[in-house]
Amino acid sequence: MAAQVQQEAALRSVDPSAHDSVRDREIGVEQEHLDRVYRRLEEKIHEAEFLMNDAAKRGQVGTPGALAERDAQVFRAGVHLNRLNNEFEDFLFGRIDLLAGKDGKKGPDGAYTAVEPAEGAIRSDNTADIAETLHIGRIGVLDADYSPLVIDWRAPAAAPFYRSTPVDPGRVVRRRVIRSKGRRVLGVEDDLMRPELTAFLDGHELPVVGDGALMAALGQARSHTMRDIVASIQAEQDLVIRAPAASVTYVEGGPGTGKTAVALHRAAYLLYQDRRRYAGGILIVSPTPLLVAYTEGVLPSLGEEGQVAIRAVGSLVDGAEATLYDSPAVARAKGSYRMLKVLRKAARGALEMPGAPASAPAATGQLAFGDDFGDEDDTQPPVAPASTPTRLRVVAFGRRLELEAPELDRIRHTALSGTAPVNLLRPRARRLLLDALWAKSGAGSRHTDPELAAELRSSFDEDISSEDDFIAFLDAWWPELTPRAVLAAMADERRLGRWARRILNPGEVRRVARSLGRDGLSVHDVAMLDELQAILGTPARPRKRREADPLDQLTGLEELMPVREESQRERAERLAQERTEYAHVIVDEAQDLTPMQWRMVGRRGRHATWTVVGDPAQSSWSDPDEAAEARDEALGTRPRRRFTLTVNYRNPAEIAELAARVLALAMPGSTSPSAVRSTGVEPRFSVVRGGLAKTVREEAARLLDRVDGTVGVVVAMNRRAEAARWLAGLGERVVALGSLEAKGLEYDATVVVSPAEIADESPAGLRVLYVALTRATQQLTVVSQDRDEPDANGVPDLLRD
Ligand SMILES: Nc1ncnc2c1ncn2[C@@H]1O[C@H](COP(=O)(O)OP(=O)(O)OP(=O)(O)O)[C@@H](O)[C@H]1O
Repeated sequence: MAAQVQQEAALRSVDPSAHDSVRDREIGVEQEHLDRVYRRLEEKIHEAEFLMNDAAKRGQVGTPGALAERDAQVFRAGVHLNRLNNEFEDFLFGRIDLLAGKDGKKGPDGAYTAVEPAEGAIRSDNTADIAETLHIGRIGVLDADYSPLVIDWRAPAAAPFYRSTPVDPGRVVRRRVIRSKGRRVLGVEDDLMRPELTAFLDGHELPVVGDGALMAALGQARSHTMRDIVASIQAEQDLVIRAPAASVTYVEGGPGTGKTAVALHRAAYLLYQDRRRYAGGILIVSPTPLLVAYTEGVLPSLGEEGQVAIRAVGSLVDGAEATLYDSPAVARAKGSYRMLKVLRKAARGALEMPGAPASAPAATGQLAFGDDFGDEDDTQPPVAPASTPTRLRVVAFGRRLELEAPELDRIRHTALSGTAPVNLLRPRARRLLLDALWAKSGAGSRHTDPELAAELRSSFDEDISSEDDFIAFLDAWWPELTPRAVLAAMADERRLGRWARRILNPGEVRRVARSLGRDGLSVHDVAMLDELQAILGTPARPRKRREADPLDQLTGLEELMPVREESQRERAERLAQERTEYAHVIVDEAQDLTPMQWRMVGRRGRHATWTVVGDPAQSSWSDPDEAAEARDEALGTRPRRRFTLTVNYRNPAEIAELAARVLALAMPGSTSPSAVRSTGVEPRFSVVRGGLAKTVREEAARLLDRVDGTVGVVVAMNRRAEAARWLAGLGERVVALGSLEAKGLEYDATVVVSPAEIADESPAGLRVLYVALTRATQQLTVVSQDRDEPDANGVPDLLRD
C-alpha cells in the first residue's frame, strides 16, 4: 500500500502548465550535454590513437604490459562509440537534480555519496539551490577532469534516480527522463520529488516539463518484443534489481508488476557489479520459446550479451528442443515426482531390450508447438519389444562354457544393486560374468598355489575378453544406454506398465506411452531426458586434444582491433553453448516449473546464487505443494531474501478489476496488485453470433482499428490451429495463441475466447484464465459461447461480480 501511495504521489507531481517553449529549451539543454558526451568519447579515441601512432613511429613500444593496456584502451573506446552510435537508441536517458548532501564525500564515479540533504539545504521559506546534477545512461563516461558526464545506471550514484519518491525523496528535487535517438535528444519528461519546494539552478527556477516518465512509457504501443524499463524503474523494483546476489532472492508479484523486466535488469546489474564472478554465466529460464523471443532483446539493449543465456525450459538440454505440448493429464504424470521413480526403473529395465532405437526422432527446432493437446485417444502402434541375449557361450581352455538365462539375470541383478549410474556399471557386470565363467571352468580348484592360480585367472580373463563372441554378447546384453533410447523404450505400453507398476495408474501408463511414441519432444520430455542423463551417467571417453585456437596467439593491435571483437563474441557464444552449470540462475514464471523441471534447473545451479520470480496465482501446475518441495530441494538450504511487487504496470484498472473476479475464484483470499493507471475504457463483452470464427475475427479487426500496436487472441489450447485460420489476412499485428502460450506476454489489446473453455481445460484452468485476462495494456474483449452462460450484457458466468 505504501508503495502505491508513493507511486501515485510521484505521478501527480507534474507541472501541467509547462509550455512547449520551455520544453524546447530544456531539450536544447540536454542536447548540449549529449553533444559534450560524444565529443568526450571521440576525444578519448583520438587520444588513444595518437599515443599508439606516436609510439609506433618512434619505435618506443614500452613494456608489453603498457602496450597491451593502451591497445585495450583504444579498443574499449572504439567499442563504446560504436555501441553508442549503432545500438543504443537512448544511450542517455536520465538526470537527477540534487540538494547539497550531509557531507562532502565523493564516490569512485565522482558523484557525492550522501543520500540525505544537508541541514540548511532547504531554507525556511521553502526554497533551495541545486548543488549537483547527474546524468544517467547505459554506460558511464568521465570528463577529462574525472567529473562524471554520465553515470552508469547500475552504479551506486544512480540509485536515487530509481529510489527517490515524493514520500522519501532523499536529495532529489527533480527526476528527468530524457528521450533520445542516436545523437539527437527528442524529448524530456519530469517528475518532481519535492513539489512543495521552489528550487534554483544557477540562479534560475528549476523548470518542470511533461506528464511523468512512467505514464509516457506505459502509454506507448506494444510491439512483439519487450522494451527495457531502464529509464523508469520504480523504487520497489530497484530494491530487487540491486539486492545483493548472495543466496536466493525470491520475488513474488501479480501480473504486470514487472517481474520479468526486473529479472532481466537484475542480470545486467549483477554483471556490472561483479563481472569476474559472473564470467561463470547467468542462466535465465523462461517458460516458453515465445517468451524467450519476446524478451531476448532487452539485455543487448542494456549493453549485455554473451554472459547471459536465456533458455526456454524445453531447450535446456543440448540437442533437445521441445516442439509439443502434452495434454494436462500426461503433463501431470510426466512432471511429478512419481516420474522420477519410473525413470529409475526404466533406466535399469531398458538394459533388457537393447534393440531400442539409439535416439528418438530429431526435433524440428521450431518455436511452434504441435497440435496434440487433448489428443489422448489417438491410437499409436506399440513399439515391438526387442530381444535380449539369453545365453552366453564361450570357449576357454579348450572347453565350452555357458551361462543360461537365470544365471545371467542373477548377475545383472547383482551388478545393478545400489544407485550408481547404469552406464558406469558395465565394467562391474563384465567382471561378474568373468567370475561366473571362471567358476564354471573349475580351473580355480585345480591349482593350490595362489600365485599360479592368479596368473591362470588373469590369462583366462584376457582370453575371454578378447573373444569376438564375448564382446558381441556384452554389447548386446549391457549396451551403453542413451536417454533418448530409454525414453523411446518407454513408448512401449507393456514395458512402461512394468516399470511404472504401483506408481502410475493404467490410464496414465497408456497415455504417457502413446505421447512418447510421437515425433518430437514435449517440454516435459526434455526434463525426463535430463533426469535420465543423470541416472545413466556418461562413461569416460579418451580425451580429444583441443585444436590450437589462433586467437590465443594474438598479441598485436592490428589483430586486436577487427578480429578480436568478432571472435571474442563468437567465443563467448561457444562457451555459453557448452556451459552446463552457471554462477547465477534466474527463474522466470517459477510457479510453473514441475518437480521434474526443478530438478533439471537445479542441476544447472548447484553452486549458483539464485533469483526466483513468480506468482502462485498464475500457476498452471496442478500440485503447487509438490512443486514447492522440489523448488526447495533445488535451492537447498541457502537463505532466502523475499520481495513482493505490488503495482500492476500493465493492465489499466478496468481490466485488472475484471481479472480480480477470476482470481477470487482461483485463489480465494489472495490480493491482486493495484493498477497504476486507468484508461476509462471498460472491457467489452461479445456473445457469439453467426459462428465463433466470424465473431472472433470481427472483434480482433475492431481492436486493430482501435490500437496502434499488437492484438493477441487467446483461445483454449486445442483451438490454436483453427484460431490462426480465423485471423488469416488481418496482418502481422494480430496473433492467435493458446492459453498456456500467453504466459508472460502482453499486447495492446486482447480477445479472450470462451473463458469457460479455458477454465475447464485443466485442473489449473482458472489460474490459466487469470493469466489470459491480464495480457492487455489497453483494451480487452471477452467472447462468450453458450457454455459460458452469458447474461443479458454478454458477461459470462465466470466473470460476473
Ligand atoms: N518501471 C516500469 N517502467 C515502465 N514500464 C514498466 C515498469 N515496470 C513494468 N513495466 C512494464 O509493465 C509490463 C509488465 O511487466 P512484466 O512483463 O515484467 O511483468 P510480470 O510481473 O512479469 O507480468 P506477468 O506475471 O503477467 O508475466 C511490461 O510492459 C513492462 O515493460
